[in-house]
Amino acid sequence: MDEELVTPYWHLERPDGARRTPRQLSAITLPVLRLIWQSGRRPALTILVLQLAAGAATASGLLATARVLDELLAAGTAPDRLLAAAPGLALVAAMLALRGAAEAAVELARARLEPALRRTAEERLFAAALGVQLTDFDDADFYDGLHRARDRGLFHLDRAVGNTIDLLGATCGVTAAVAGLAVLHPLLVPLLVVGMIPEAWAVLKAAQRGYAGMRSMVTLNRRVQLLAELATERDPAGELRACQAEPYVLAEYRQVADLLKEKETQVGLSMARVRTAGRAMAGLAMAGVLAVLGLMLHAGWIALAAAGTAVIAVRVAAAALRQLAQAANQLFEQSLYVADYHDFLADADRRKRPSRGTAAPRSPERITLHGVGFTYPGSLNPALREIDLTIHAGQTIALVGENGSGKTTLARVLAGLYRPTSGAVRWDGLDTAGLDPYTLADRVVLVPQHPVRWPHDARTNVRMGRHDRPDPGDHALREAASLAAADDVVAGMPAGWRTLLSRHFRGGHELSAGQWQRLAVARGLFRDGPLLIWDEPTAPLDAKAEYAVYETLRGLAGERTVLLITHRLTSVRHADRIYLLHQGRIAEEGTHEELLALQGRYAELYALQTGKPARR
Ligand SMILES: Nc1ncnc2c1ncn2[C@@H]1O[C@H](COP(=O)(O)OP(=O)(O)OP(=O)(O)O)[C@@H](O)[C@H]1O
Repeated sequence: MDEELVTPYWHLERPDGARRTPRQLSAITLPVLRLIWQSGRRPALTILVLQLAAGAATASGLLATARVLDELLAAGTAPDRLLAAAPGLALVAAMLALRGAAEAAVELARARLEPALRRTAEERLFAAALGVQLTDFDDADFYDGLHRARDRGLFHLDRAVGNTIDLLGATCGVTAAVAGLAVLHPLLVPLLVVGMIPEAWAVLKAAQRGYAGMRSMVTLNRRVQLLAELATERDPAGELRACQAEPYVLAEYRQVADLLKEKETQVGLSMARVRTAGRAMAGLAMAGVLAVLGLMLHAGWIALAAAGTAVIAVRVAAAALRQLAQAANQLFEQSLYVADYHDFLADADRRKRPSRGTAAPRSPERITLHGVGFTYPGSLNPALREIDLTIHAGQTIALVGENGSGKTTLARVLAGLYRPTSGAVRWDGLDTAGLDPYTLADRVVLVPQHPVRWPHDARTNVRMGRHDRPDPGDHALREAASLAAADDVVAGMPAGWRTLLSRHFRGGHELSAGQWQRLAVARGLFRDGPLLIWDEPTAPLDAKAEYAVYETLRGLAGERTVLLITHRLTSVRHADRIYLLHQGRIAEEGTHEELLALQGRYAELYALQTGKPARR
């Protein structure tokens, strides 16, 4: 186990083995700034102007302070000096007020900008994920990238925005202090820069250590996340208890969490040491700056008032620098995740489904597969090999075969969800590779083996089959429900069609597996289309519901082309043609009677299921 945690099989390193290194601050902030700009130009511009105004107020305030000190330290009586300093004092107060107001206004603009940015970033991610091909979800690298972008990229992007704004504000603050010092005496600027070096060194060093530590903990964090899902999600909760696996999960958590705790402590301590050293050196540097100031004063290079203001300016600069350091530090830490987000968008863009091509025939007369093969991404063995078959409009075709023989894969290839990796699928002679995938999908109804349980009401669950289908009075909805024996299910729900079907929300209602399946069948019937693909539609149904579904399917014979996948061979007796798949190939084909007469695998499976000897 320990070894597995060091190099576990599920640790998805980048395939090329490339490791990220901390990026330049500009490389981190520029994409974030671009996103800020695209999410809300007005609040972005407002923030920029306000930060500049706050910086200008700081610089002006410093110069006004120098004037005040000058007047206060001049010869004359105290009331006279105070009177002379009054306009300067008023200016200092005004600049302080202006800076405060600008900072408060930045907060307001941020309150507008941050939700807008979150929305933009999320929409881009969702649109990118929805725009790729189905096979991309079978590609471990893509899937991992998507989850990193969704779970951590978005989260850290949100924080990176706040830090980028803080960084901008702090940069304006430091620049203002430096500008103020340059006006007071040009020599003060290099003095301040030298004084800042220890703090800057500590920031970079701590960020590097934090970054390296974070990288080494990615695997452990991922493992904890998986365990958290096992321990807290509803789906595994039942089986976990039935298997009495609670102690196993906790023991595994402790093992991983102890390692993580150790590593986190090591990294935290190492960063704290660097920061402490940085702070100590910064204190010494500050003492050095003050000493040099004293010497300059002693040598008469600088007036007392200017020296006093320089001390204030150095303190202002140090405070701004600390803020800058903190923001930069966090940005370095967030850079990996923000880069993950942007990398995912770029990857998804490359994988985008083409949206052009010839429109698919509205109702294909003939679907043919020529030497079709399909291999899942990253898989060594093809799931389908050399498949040749022809389906004519109105036929009912059945796919049968053992688990893993390739039935679902073939159904997905036929539905246009997977592109064959060899051979071709043709609709009325047109290669589907050249057809517009959206019009192709429009002609297909797919009731999958594990239908989606939409966390919506029952009506939406059925209407989702074709959400934009006009259905005044819900006539088609009710008809589909009745044909799928789902009307009984709806009648038994507390709020009928309006019942929310999700226990994740208060007032939500849960259905049994068979009840969900009936809704899924109704969804397929509501969708309607010339090619119906049913992948094990009746597996969780009771005998009555199964009978109703098969009656409905028989009723559709002739009007629609039906492809039926099932393990219940008694249900496929009426099919026009049956294909038995074995290890991705068509092993036998024919009508029920022809296949029984063949005395091969089909006949054997049929005999096993019916308990009758394999004879005609
Ligand atoms: N997403 C995937 N990635 C990689 N390999 C897959 C994936 N899905 C299925 N396979 C492999 O492809 C082969 C065919 O699987 P498929 O799901 O098509 O079989 P099936 O006949 O529908 O099985 P079942 O009767 O159990 O539903 C199997 O060997 C399986 O391991």
